[in-house]
Amino acid sequence: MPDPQKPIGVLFMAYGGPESLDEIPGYLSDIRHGRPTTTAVLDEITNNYRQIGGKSPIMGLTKAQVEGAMAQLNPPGEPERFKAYLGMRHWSPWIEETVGQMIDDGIERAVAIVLAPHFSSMSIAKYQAKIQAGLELYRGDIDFATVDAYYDADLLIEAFAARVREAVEQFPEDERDDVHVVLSAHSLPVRILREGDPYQDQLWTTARLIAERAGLREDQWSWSYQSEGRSPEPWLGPQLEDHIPTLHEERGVDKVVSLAIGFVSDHVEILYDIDIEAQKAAKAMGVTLVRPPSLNDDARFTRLLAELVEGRAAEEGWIDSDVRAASAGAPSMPMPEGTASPV
Ligand SMILES: C=CC1=C(C)c2cc3[nH]c(cc4nc(cc5[nH]c(cc1n2)c(C)c5CCC(=O)O)C(CCC(=O)O)=C4C)c(C)c3C=C
Ligand SMILES: [Fe+2]
Ligand SMILES: [Fe+2]
Repeated sequence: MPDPQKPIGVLFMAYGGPESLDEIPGYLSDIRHGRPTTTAVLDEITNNYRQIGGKSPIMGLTKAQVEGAMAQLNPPGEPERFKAYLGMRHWSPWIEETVGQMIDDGIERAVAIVLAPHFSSMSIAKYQAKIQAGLELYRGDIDFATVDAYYDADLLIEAFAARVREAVEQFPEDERDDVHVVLSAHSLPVRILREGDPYQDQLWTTARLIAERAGLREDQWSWSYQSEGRSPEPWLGPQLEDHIPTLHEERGVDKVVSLAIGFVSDHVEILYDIDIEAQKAAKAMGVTLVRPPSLNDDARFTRLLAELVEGRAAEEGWIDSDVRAASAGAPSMPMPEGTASPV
């Protein structure tokens, strides 16, 4: 029987990123499962990181998110109910090693949550597999309860919709009706659709809920993927840097708000792929592009993380709480015309 006096572990997981340019080859090798990276791709990616300050900000931002959530999970002056841990999928602190640390600390029950709201066999499932690998490697027996997705959670939608509103308000009042909002997420290989992966349906549900909450007209927003991988197979599209010129040429759009909704913190796929690459494509067409900050340590988002953890622990009967995660699956919703991806 687990000891109810012991704190419940909370394993926060994120993608991870290099802390310096020297770390990029090792980081890429992990992402690419040890497949060699050509010098041209290594140089290109190193140059991208150089342009955003020589390192990924993901570690600092993730720590701030964890602190925000933990402040709610362990109110000051009360006994420690939860103990926080942080593990990264592609860089240190590695998820497997963090699980080893949890075993050493005597954690018996834990909630695991990925700092990404949408489930895919190519993302969340891989983080979860690393937990199992850590338990096997360090021979532990922690009872893990996972939060699998929270793409339609009310606080997530509200936090993203607030970002949209703030960005639209950066345009003069008499121009705001003409602003077009592009919501995007990391592309994945097209084959995931044939495999029945829920990723795209979940993304589209999040997008539609945000658009509704932000009060956007049907013709005032559209969907795009971004940051497709460098591999020969087809990836989901359209890509952001192609989509913006298309919006301009076909619909006369010249004011764009670009918000990534598959990520919850700023990192290279936003700071380079949107702020530099997509911004360049926009400027070349005379399009003004505004990119609001990612959720980062937004109080609504950290509150959501805490509520999801509490809700999951309550579901397991580990704590008494009437807090329940608002992540139950909503029906998938149709997208505005002309935004469907090829299957
Ligand atoms: C939903 C899935 C993915 C998310 C979210 C994601 C975030 C993310 N990716 C990088 C940096 C790189 N990713 C790269 C390749 C790559 N990424 C995903 C999926 C997600 N990434 C896949 C499936 C792949 C292909 C892996 C393979 O086997 O080749 C790469 C490598 C170079 C490339 O292919 O472009 C980089 C670099 C960051 C920084 C990030 C968010 C934190
Ligand atoms: Fe990636
Ligand atoms: Fe990527």
